[in-house]
Amino acid sequence: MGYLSCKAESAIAAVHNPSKKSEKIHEKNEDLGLPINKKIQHFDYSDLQAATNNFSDQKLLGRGSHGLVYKALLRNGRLVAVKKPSHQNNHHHHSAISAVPENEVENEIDILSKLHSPRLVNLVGFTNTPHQNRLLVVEFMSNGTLYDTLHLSQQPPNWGRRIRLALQTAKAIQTLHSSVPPVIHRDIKSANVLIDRNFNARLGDFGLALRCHVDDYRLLSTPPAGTMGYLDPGYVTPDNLSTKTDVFSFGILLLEMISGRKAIDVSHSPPSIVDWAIPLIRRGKLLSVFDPRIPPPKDPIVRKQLGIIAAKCVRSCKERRPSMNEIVESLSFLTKLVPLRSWNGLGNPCLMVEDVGRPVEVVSSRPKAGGGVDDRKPLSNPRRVYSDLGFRNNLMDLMAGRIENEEDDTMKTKVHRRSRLKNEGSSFRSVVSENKFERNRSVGETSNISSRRCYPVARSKSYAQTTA
Ligand SMILES: Nc1ncnc2c1ncn2[C@@H]1O[C@H](COP(=O)(O)OP(=O)(O)OP(=O)(O)O)[C@@H](O)[C@H]1O
Repeated sequence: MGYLSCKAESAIAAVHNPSKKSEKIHEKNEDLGLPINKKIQHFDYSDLQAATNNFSDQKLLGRGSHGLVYKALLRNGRLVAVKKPSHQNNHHHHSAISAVPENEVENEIDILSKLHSPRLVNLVGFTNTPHQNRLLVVEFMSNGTLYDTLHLSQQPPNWGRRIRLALQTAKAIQTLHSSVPPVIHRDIKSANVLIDRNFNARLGDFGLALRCHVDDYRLLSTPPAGTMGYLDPGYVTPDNLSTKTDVFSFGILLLEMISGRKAIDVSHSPPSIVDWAIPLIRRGKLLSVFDPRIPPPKDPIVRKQLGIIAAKCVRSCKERRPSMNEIVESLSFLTKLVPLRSWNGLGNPCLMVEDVGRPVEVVSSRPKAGGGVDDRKPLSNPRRVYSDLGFRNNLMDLMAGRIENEEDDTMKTKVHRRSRLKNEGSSFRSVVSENKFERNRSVGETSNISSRRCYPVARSKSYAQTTA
């Protein structure tokens, strides 16, 4: 797969007394995005075992669809994150859906070994163990995820910070789309945007990413996948995939940043952020969309432009969505209009008069930066779905039978999809309901059922068959 490699010993065993000076240079280069050591290191399993205190709970950073993520201190003094696939997930992969990437860790290594950017959570290395047990080592991000920052932090970030985080995320996606051949991430969401020690956004989790060779067999045979609530409703067959699929998900992320609302939240009606926000933006009721916990941006141009960019990204016609280059340009312009100020810095939460009756998110304290998992923080963020069904973003509405406004384009599509759901979606539906139960039980939270992966079996098989 074309990895650069070096010997394990040179990678981790040689430095017993880390020099503070070289560590500083290392960190400085990292901040500047300079190539520190682009060589992908090969680790011994036992070294990572030691570096994570035998994968102890105290070192657990979080849990994803593929497995667990641990904080590790290498012998050279460098902090990294180690991704350990769980066997349970591997089992799901094989039994539930044949065309899901068999090993996301392998895919992530394949994609990241050819990329390096200050906007990405870059690859450090991996273990020499057999593929199914391979551990992935990536840069450690000490300030959690954008999801945590938006939904769990006691003090939500101010507009200067939000726009910069949005711009940095957009730049990360731009980097992927402009590489040759382009890389499509397929899982853009706030839980996959990590915040580094300088409070900059970095895009991570390349388990689903695909490199776009035209006519590539793999591309054309990989069924749609992503996270419910963020997934482009037009991405229903493998050949619908394009860079504009990521643009759609980025639009959802931007709406999340603007509103402070989760991509899907069943405590609201409609639960889908796009179905709630876009009609309001279209009707010019912008202030109703802005996060009620902080005052909206003072400058009306900023308010309007943020709404417009998000609305353009989630257009149903992918050709009419902007490119990431255009989005980066627009957001760069906005950063000039909004002062950065401090990270949170806006004092008390504030409810706007225009924001009628929307409950402010319940907040808990920020997760400890890498020092184990805060009990109050649910381990699960919005989880991926592997599906070929195109109605995911409206799924919750459909299940609840809430189709309220049929004048709108998107709503018409929804009605059409509702009949498809009746005929085709039973396995998908049942998995979702089960997961709702599971999540409520495990994290005691009822407001977001999008947080588990779903495995719709029947239809994905047909894709695998037709494209094989
Ligand atoms: N490089 C990292 N540095 C610090 N923490 C990390 C890092 N990568 C992941 N984490 C933590 O581990 C959690 C799980 O990450 P992971 O990428 O496995 O799953 P996810 O993106 O939350 O879910 P999914 O796999 O379903 O997309 C994250 O939410 C984050 O809290």
